[in-house]
Amino acid sequence: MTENTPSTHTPEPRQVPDWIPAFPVLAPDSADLPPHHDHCLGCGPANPHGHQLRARRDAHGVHAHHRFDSRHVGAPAIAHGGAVATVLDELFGLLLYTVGEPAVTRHLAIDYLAPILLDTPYTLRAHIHARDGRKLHLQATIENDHAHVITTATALFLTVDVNHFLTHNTPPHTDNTP
Ligand SMILES: CCCCCCCCCCCCCCCC(=O)SCCNC(=O)CCNC(=O)[C@H](O)C(C)(C)COP(=O)(O)OP(=O)(O)OC[C@H]1O[C@@H](n2cnc3c(N)ncnc32)[C@H](O)[C@@H]1OP(=O)(O)O
Repeated sequence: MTENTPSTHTPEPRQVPDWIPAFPVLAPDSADLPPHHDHCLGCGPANPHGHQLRARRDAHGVHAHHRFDSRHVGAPAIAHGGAVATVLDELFGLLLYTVGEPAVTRHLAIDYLAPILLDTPYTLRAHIHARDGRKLHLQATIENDHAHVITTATALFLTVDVNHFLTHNTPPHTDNTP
């Protein structure tokens, strides 16, 4: 069989991974929120390439203290904008612990108001601005240690059911013609 020959093999049904049903609403307390799963790029403790973000609930949403390091360099001494986007997306993902339903990023918008420096402490905050059915409108900021906001972000997350994580959904308008 060549690489381009369609396979007749029927894939095994995918099992529901352990991490998917484990989405409680967690009350505000002093403990770090649990990672989505161990290898998550944003928060997984077992992902050596990840950001290993730790966040906590508070009265408004969630917050985190974070430093970017040399793995995330863009311009010298400055964090890569994509790395910053990853961490903000992750913080929104951890904000879902205040919702108790799985949801995924549909739209993410970031204003980089000033450079984020490597090996420098920052405080990240995120909260739910509004909910409209499945649509979660989320907002976040990154502050430096002088409490100046240097990054702002908004996101639209859409709640999904477990099947989202078990099937590869293809948008109906996608044209797969090479
Ligand atoms: C308790 C703890 C939980 C933890 C929970 C963990 C989850 C797991 C975490 C893994 C770690 C996380 C990390 C971070 C979060 C990622 O990074 S998630 C990964 C990146 N995101 C993705 O892969 C999502 C890819 N996109 C999709 O699969 C599909 O587009 C979606 C999101 C499932 C939505 O598809 P759909 O259901 O067909 O949605 P669609 O009908 O097109 O739109 C729904 C509604 O939204 C509206 N809409 C769509 N786009 C827009 C827009 N840009 N502006 C305004 N409205 C819009 C539509 O108009 C529609 O409105 P209504 O007509 O209903 O009023």
